[in-house]
Amino acid sequence: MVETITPMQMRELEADAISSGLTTGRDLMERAGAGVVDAILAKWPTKADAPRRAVVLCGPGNNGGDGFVVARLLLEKGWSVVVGFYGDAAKLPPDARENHDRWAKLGPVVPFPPQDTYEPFLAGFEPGALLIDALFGIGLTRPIAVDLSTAVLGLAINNFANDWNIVAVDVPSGLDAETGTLLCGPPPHPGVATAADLTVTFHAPKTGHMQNEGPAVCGELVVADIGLGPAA
Ligand SMILES: NC(=O)C1=CN([C@@H]2O[C@H](COP(=O)(O)OP(=O)(O)OC[C@H]3O[C@@H](n4cnc5c(N)ncnc54)[C@H](OP(=O)(O)O)[C@@H]3O)[C@@H](O)[C@H]2O)[C@H](O)CC1
Ligand SMILES: [K+]
Repeated sequence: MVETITPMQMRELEADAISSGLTTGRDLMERAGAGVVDAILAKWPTKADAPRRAVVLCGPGNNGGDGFVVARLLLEKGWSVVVGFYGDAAKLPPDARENHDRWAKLGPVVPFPPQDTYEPFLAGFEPGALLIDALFGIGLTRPIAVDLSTAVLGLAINNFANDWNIVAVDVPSGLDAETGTLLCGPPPHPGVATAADLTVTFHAPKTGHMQNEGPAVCGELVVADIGLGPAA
């Protein structure tokens, strides 16, 4: 059984690997994005055969950065991809900013929650499309704003009928990656923004994936190797 690690331990592992020159934040992010795409194609082989459509929701930090990598890699595989961005490009951390800018040269970055219509996220989307949650990862520190989680749920519910699959990058947004509790605001805060079919985390499961609400909201948990050495 692979050991779980805390988000803090993960950050220490990443910082040590970067400071020792073993890798860079940029490479870790690229490998994280590639690990998410590999896990998607392994879980749904039919999506590998026929490129599909994906809505990637990117947040204001490095979890969002992973999402921009996923968007680019899926586009390179022939997928039709739109990014919904909850954040300010000027305030993104460097690696995430670099991947935001790389994506913005290839495809749309639409503000999320949508200003007036969901149309940019729904146009031409068919059953089996993917909703990829790269809003928040281990950096979630407080309840998700109600307007954001309501918009995510609105998008997801709006398309459950269309048999969309939901993929969480690192952590389903709203789940505390250490405790496995939902960082919920006061009612009617819907809690976790997305309950995933698949969660792809990096290097090792986090404590929050495996306890309290974690198992229920993560769906299938896949651990991707991002080059930090042997898993814990
Ligand atoms: N080298 C690396 O660190 C790698 C990280 N990976 C991925 O990065 C995330 C962790 O990234 P981080 O930027 O630390 O945090 P998040 O992206 O999870 O959170 C984004 C920022 O959001 C802010 N925040 C927190 N809670 C909320 C909230 N409820 N509403 C709005 N905004 C919120 C917070 O900033 P504040 O200053 O506002 O607190 C966060 O900074 C990790 O999960 C991985 O996906 C790579 O995979 C590997 C390399
Ligand atoms: K996420």
